[in-house]
Amino acid sequence: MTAISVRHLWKEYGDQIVLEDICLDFAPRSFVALVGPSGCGKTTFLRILLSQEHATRGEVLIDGRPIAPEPDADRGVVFQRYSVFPHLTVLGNVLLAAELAEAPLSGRLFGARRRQAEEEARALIAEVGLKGAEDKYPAALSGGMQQRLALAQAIMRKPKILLLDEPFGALDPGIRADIHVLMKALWNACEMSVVMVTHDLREAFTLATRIIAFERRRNRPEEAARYGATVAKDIEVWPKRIAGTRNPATGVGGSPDTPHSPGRDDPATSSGTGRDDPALKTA
Ligand SMILES: Nc1ncnc2c1ncn2[C@@H]1O[C@H](COP(=O)(O)OP(=O)(O)OP(=O)(O)O)[C@@H](O)[C@H]1O
Repeated sequence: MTAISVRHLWKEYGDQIVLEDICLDFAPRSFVALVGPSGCGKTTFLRILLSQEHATRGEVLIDGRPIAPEPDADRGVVFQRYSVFPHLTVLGNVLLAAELAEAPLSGRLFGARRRQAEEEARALIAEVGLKGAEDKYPAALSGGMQQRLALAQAIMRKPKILLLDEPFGALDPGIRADIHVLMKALWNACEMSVVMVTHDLREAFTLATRIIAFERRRNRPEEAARYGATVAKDIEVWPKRIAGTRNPATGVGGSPDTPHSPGRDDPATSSGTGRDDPALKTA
């Protein structure tokens, strides 16, 4: 259970203030969507949560402790594109995630542990709907399949926090709807909090438990570099979503103690081939 606390966070690049005094607390297992106009600092905020960037002032605490200064296996990330390695197969990509987490220097696992990791990778590949594509290279996958692979790769490392930077932004609406279903199922099934940057408010309301809007309130041109974005809106999505329980919208209630059971949001294990899987059909 991982809580994220952001305290009086400022980010400046030279004279430009990008983020101004951001204070936020994300509860364990939240699914937070970050929205806001282009250039307001959403990706910068996400990169700070990943430790690819560092705050100029203020701090980020994970479970009450200062965030690790470098990216680590506790934090997974999926970008809009290019999250996977093009020279590795689907299986190779997912397996590498386990190898890098467990053997960061050699990047290799051996013997029984490797066989076990391969089994886990194959199961995860099936769970994200890519069964049958294990030996394909990313170039032979559609955009939707590549993002499914990127999710599998990130989740293989069992991150406590999954960071998503417009991961579905380049997908067609139908394909996006399919992958939203998968994303919800993964969030329900995995012990992780999710922070997702999106430009799509509908997507934010479809997936998130909470929506944070960043905005530069004082947007006069002469002040453009002087004032950063602050939290303009903080919306809890209703009906309330709780990870690991059925969607209350289905009419079947749930509580954090209720074991996960398949529901409207949970076809990850049964999704199989879908609209975004043309490469499977030409296999
Ligand atoms: N490494 C950097 N050096 C200097 N300026 C940067 C750097 N990274 C980001 N910026 C600036 O910080 C501001 C915020 O950028 P960021 O990419 O975080 O915005 P965003 O809200 O994610 O935008 P978009 O929605 O268009 O992706 C921009 O003005 C950008 O030019």
